[in-house]
Parts: sequence; structure tokens; C-alpha cells
Amino acid sequence: MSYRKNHSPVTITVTGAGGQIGYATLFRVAAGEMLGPDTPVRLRLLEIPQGVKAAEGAAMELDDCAFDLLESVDVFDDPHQAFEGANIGMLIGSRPRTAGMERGDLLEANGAIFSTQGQAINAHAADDIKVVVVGNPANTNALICASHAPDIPAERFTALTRLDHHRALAQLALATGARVSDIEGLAIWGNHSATQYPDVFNATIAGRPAIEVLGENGKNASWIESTFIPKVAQRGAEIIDVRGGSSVASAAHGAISHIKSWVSGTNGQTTSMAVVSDGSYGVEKGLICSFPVVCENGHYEIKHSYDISEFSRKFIERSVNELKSERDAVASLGLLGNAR
Ligand SMILES: NC(=O)c1ccc[n+]([C@@H]2O[C@H](COP(=O)([O-])OP(=O)(O)OC[C@H]3O[C@@H](n4cnc5c(N)ncnc54)[C@H](O)[C@@H]3O)[C@@H](O)[C@H]2O)c1
Ligand SMILES: O=C(O)C[C@H](O)C(=O)O
Repeated sequence: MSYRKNHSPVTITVTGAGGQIGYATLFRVAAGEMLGPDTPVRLRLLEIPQGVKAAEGAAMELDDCAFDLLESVDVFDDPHQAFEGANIGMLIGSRPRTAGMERGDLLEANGAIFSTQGQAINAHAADDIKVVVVGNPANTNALICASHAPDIPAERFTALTRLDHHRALAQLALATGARVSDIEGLAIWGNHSATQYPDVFNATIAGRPAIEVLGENGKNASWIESTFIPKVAQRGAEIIDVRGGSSVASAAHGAISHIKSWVSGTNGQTTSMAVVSDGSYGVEKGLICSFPVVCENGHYEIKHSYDISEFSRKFIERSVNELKSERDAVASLGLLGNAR
């Protein structure tokens, strides 16, 4: 459903609320930037015990802002309480990789978090719950979460690739001198990882094929392959390298934009969301994969009109194969609940 004309409060559960992205998200949500100026919000903040103080501090500052849209803010360390009545779940908190941790250890640690949260959402969230998973590995965490919430349609569990979409828009605008608002049809395919595929071949700039405009700016296919794709796909690592920590404000902006689009629509414009595959474009059904989507009336739809060249197919397959291997790894660890 769309909340735009609905003045009743919307309950939003934010996990990892004491962390950096949580801090960069909460105040904007309470100010109405996500659901609009007519929609009051109730915030339910979830942290692990060690993070509760930080979340309580954020809650105190939220009070001190005296936001007129903020009806309540509560802090929990129990997911079953935190997801009570949630209409929206922003699942930001996750277990970061620390020294000595293997990939399997990371998947396992996060698997435990996201299975518990999936169960809590299944048991306590509102019927119209919409979930975006931000915590990495975001796509597979969303898959685990959905698999533990058998009473909720799998379509309601999504993962964040909007940040990647924004990064791609910005790089294309920089390369062509275009305005971001003149670009349409750009899409991120696959996993929120270095294998993701930012696709310019279906994009237009001020109504003209982006490829043509790139060509006029001296940017050919080899620029796309050797500069544009790695720049976007490895931007997260570049930010970590330059900033000394992973992206925060841009990730919060991506998460807010993701929910805003899903709830209020994209006015026919394309965006990217990692959503459950319906088998479109040969992506195995059930994987949480980034696709081009449009949103309307509180729903998203995968766009089915994209031309996929051999070049694009190769990149999409590589990322989808990575999603399959993550899915197989968590399945073999017994972390997937009900098969759908
Ligand atoms: N998808 C994306 O585009 C994207 C972009 C940037 C970062 N990220 C990911 O977002 C996540 C959060 O990043 P951050 O910078 O806010 O990290 P952070 O370490 O500052 O904050 C994470 C918070 O989550 C909390 N947490 C851990 N386990 C939890 C659980 N089970 N329940 C509730 N809270 C829990 C921690 O206590 C911490 O306060 C990371 O996994 C990061 O890799 C994703
Ligand atoms: O946290 C990370 O590893 C990077 C993050 O997912 C990003 O894309 O900025």
C-alpha cells in the first residue's frame, strides 16, 4: 500500500540502529524524508546488548529534535519485541567480517542473525511488512530472512542495490556531462558485491541511447568494461580505502530512497532493487537478485523489456553464479528455512 494520503502512523523497525548507517538514517526518517510530510512514524530500534546504549543515545537525540512526525521511539535488544507491528523493516545491523574470519564464518554468523529476524518478522510484523536488507552480504541475508518467514510473501524481502544504482548514475553523469535527472533506464543486475553489473546499454540520456552520448564523449565499449563497470562495482571498497570505513551517508540515502520509491512509486522511472527472482532473464527463481524495476502503488515490478547482449549476459551470469554459490553455502550450513 502507499502511505502518501494515509495519516495513520507507520511503524518502522531499524536494526543496527546504534551503528553508523542507523545514525545516518533515523533522523531523516523521523523528519519525513522517507514517507513524506504527512505520515507520522513510530520508530522501533533493535540492537544487540552491546549496541543498546548507542541506540538509546540516538533515541534521546531524536527526542531532542522534537520532530512533529515522530510519534514514538523505543529501543529493544529482542527482535521479537522490535518487530511488533512493523510495517517497514530496515535491516541494517549485521556481523562485520573481522580478522581471521573465513567467508563461511561470516555467512554463518549472519545466517543466525537473519534467521532469527525472519522468524520475528513472521510472528510479529504487520501484514503489509516491507523489508530492505542493508547489512552484508545483503542479498543472501535477505534470502535467509525470507526463508524463515513462510507466512509473508517472499516479494516483501528485498536487499539494497540502490546505492549501487546511484553510484552508476553519478559516474555516467560525470562521464557525459549529463544531469542525473536526464538519465533513465540504467540498471544494476545481480549481487551487491564486486560482481554486480551496472548496465548502461538500456539507458538513455535526455531520450538518446546512453551509448551514443558516451561515444560522443570519447567513451567506447572498452571504457565501459575497463573503467565504468569496475568503478561502480568496486566503489564500496574504494570508499573503505579512502575514508577508512565503509560508506555511511550514501548507504543511508540509498536505503531511504529504496523504501521511498517502493512506498510512493517511481513515476514510471526505472530504479534498481534486489528482489526475489521470478525467473526473469533466466535468473534462477527464488534468488534475491538486483533487477531494473518500477514502483507504483506500493508495489515494485521487474521490467521485462531489457535487451541483454552477449556482453551483458556474461556479466549477469557471473554475478548470479555468485548468488547461487552463496545460497548453496547457507543451505549447506542449514540456514535456509522453508524452501519456497
Ligand atoms: N547494501 C549496501 O549498499 C551497503 C552499503 C554500506 C554498508 N553496508 C553494510 O551495512 C551494514 C552496517 O554498516 P554500518 O556502517 O552501520 O556498521 P556499524 O558496525 O557501524 O553498525 C552495525 C550495527 O549493527 C549492530 N548489530 C549487529 N548485529 C545485530 C543484530 N543481530 N541485531 C541488531 N543490531 C545488530 C551492531 O551492534 C552495530 O551497532 C554492514 O554490514 C555494511 O557492510 C551495506
Ligand atoms: O560494507 C561494505 O563492504 C561496502 C558496502 O557494501 C558498500 O557498497 O559501500
